This record gives sequence, structure tokens and C-alpha cells, in this order.
Amino acid sequence: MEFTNSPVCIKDLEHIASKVMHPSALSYYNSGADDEQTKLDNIAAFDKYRIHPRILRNVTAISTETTILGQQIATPLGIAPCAMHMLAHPAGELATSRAAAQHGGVMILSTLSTIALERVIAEGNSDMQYWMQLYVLSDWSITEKIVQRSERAGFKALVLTVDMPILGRRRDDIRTRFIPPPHIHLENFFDPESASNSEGAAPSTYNDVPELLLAASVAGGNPAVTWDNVIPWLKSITKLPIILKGILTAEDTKLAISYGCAGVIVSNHGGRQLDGTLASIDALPHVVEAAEDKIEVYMDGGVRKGSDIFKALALGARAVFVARPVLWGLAYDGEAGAKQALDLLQNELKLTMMLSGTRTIQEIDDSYVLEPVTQWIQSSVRRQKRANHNDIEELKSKL
Ligand SMILES: Cc1cc2nc3c(=O)[nH]c(=O)nc-3n(C[C@H](O)[C@H](O)[C@H](O)COP(=O)(O)O)c2cc1C
Ligand SMILES: CCCCCCC(=O)C(=O)O
Repeated sequence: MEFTNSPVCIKDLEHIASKVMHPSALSYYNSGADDEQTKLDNIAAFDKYRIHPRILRNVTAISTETTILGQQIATPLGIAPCAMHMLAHPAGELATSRAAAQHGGVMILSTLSTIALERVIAEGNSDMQYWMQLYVLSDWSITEKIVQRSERAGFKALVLTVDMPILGRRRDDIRTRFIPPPHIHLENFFDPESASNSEGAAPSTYNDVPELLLAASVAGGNPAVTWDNVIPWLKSITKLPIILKGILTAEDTKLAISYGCAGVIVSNHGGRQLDGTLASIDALPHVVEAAEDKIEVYMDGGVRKGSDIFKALALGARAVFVARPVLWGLAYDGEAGAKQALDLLQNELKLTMMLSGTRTIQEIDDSYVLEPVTQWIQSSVRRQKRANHNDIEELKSKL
């Protein structure tokens, strides 16, 4: 039997990346906090949810189109914000952005990108959206400048990362003494206006703070940020919708609604911050229930297969984001590799939809997924309220 050498699943890309990446960059990408319990559980937890497929429906035409924040996109699969794509490939976020543009969906750009935000978004098209991720730096005026630039450049939303009052303890990064290598730059910290003042000059960093100090200010976190100081402030400086990334509880979901946020991303930062939280997929139903359809709910963490995306959509996520799979693809083969990561997931999603009898994203609801036994009673009460499986006419109307 002949075997192909090209990757046929995300696990293959992970394996290839582990061979081609520089060891300290690889450990920065792959590391989780402390014992990595949450990082591993993000992946393992998907297995507890089983698909409840329906048969004998015409599945010749499958559409993954959906809307997000009221705008049409080609797929509910997006790219989570990740620092420093140039650690994986010299074309960095430009390559990722080109891959995302061929694919549709949403790309969330990290504040810590190694290509300036204006250049990244220039690669896009109308099948997709770009959102800008924010850290509140210790000098808030720099975050404000990045917000203004993002708005001018055409980003459609701001994603405030709220799970990093301080950096999680990633043991492998401590062991490798990871710091960004000198050949890459955190381009969003350079003021484009400083270059236009004198011809031929390279831009300088905001307020002339050295780049490494700015990176350290992000890595140091911002423990003084609160609901009351950050959200009203952000709303006063931007018209863009605000999405909170790093929500894991019903309580914080309700607060996000009351503070006027447009959405939340259920996330534990890929298990890189607080170790020991719920896996994202386990936290998702709590957040969805608390959101009461008042705001959009998205998720990331541990998504490695199309069936994972399907399960998250069935549990109420409006879109699902991936980080490491795209970085591994980028390390494997730049733009083509990042696209391959997205294509693998997108094709697997379509396959899952066909095999489970769902033709559109809108059809995928919680009747297509069986939750773990520990959540069974809760979910069966919920389902009983909605579905009357004895009503054959109703079942027929849904064929
Ligand atoms: C190498 C790396 C860098 C990351 N950088 C950021 C970042 O700059 N901002 C942010 O909000 N989240 C960041 N994250 C977290 C991701 O956005 C996301 O929450 C998480 O990694 C999703 O899990 P997955 O990697 O299993 O797909 C980063 C994750 C990784 C792996
Ligand atoms: C070298 C600074 C890393 C800051 C945090 C970026 C991030 O969110 C992550 O690595 O996770």
C-alpha cells in the first residue's frame, strides 16, 4: 500500500511542526501553564460529547455560510489571535492573512503581531472579517493608538483579552528562557506617523519606549484592569463592537451583557493562563445559557477536527477559533500550510455535516450532540422543553 507524505489531519501538521521549528519557538507555541491539565483537557473534553446524527436527508448541497456581528462570512471557523507568527515563518501574519482570505471566516490579529495591522488587513476580502485583539498596556495611551489605527484600517471589532492580569507560568518557556528573537519586531508598537515626519526614516516605537519593554509590559499583564475602568474607557474611544476573550463563567457573561459588550469568546487561552479551569467546550454551554441570545458567543481551545467545530456549534457557539493548528501549518509551509490547516478543518466540518444530516450552519443545534453523563439531566430537561419527539408531523416538517 502506498502512503502519502502530505498531512491528512491537524495531528500530522503538529508532528511536522515539531520537526521543523526552532525548539524554543516550538515550546513557546505548544506550552501550557503549570501541569498543562487545562491545555490537555481542552482537546480530551471534546471526546465526551457524542454526535446524534440524522439520516436520509438530501445532503448534496452543504453551506457553511453564516453571519457574525450581522455580516455574512463564508465559514464559522476563524483564526484566534496569536503573538508572533514570524516565529513560524518569515512571511508571518501576511501569510496567515492570505490563507484566511482564500478561506473566509474571521481572522483575529494579535496586538503582538510581527506585521503591522494595516498590512495584514490589506490582504482581506468581503468573504471575511478582521478583528483586532487588544491588551491594555501599562501605558493605556498606546493601546488607544492601536484602537484608532485598527478602526481606520477597517477592523470590524475589538477583542479585549481579559484572562491575563498576569502571564501564566509556562514551565517550558522558563526552561528555554524564551524571549522573542531580535530579527522579529512587534510592528504595532511602532508609530507609523513618526516615519512620515521625516522622509526615509524608519518608524519609532510609541513614546520611544524600547520594544522589549513594551513586550515586557504585555507579558507582565495588567492586574489593575477592571470592568469599571476598562470597558467604559474603550467605549469612549471607539465605535467598534467590543468582544471579551477569556470568559468561562455564566457570571462574567451576564456582566459582559450589562457592560454593553457585543460578544464573548469562551476561552482559557489554550490552557496557557490559569491551569485547572474547565475545558472550553465544557464551559461553553454555561456561557451560552447565560447569554440568552443577547450577545454572540464564540469559543476557542483544543479544536483539532471538523467534528470538534460541529460539536461547539451544536452547543451554541456562533463561531469557533483555532490557534496552534494554524501556527503549525504556517511552520510547515507558510501561506500554503496555514491554508492547509484551515482547509483540513473546513472539509472535516463539511463531512461531519453531511454525515449527520445537517445542510446549513443554522440547522446545527443541540439536538445533534449528546452531552456527557454528568450534564445529562440538565440537558435532557432543556431538550424536553423544546422537542416533542412523539410528534411525527413536527419531525417531518424538519426533514
Ligand atoms: C503561541 C500562542 C500565542 C498566543 N498569543 C495570544 C495573543 O497574543 N493574544 C491572545 O488573546 N491570545 C493569544 N493566544 C491564545 C489563543 O488566542 C487561543 O485562546 C488559544 O491558543 C486557543 O487554543 P488552541 O491553541 O488549542 O487552538 C496565544 C496562543 C498561542 C498558542
Ligand atoms: C513574549 C510575550 C508574550 C505575551 C503573551 C502573548 C500570549 O498571549 C501568549 O503567549 O499566550
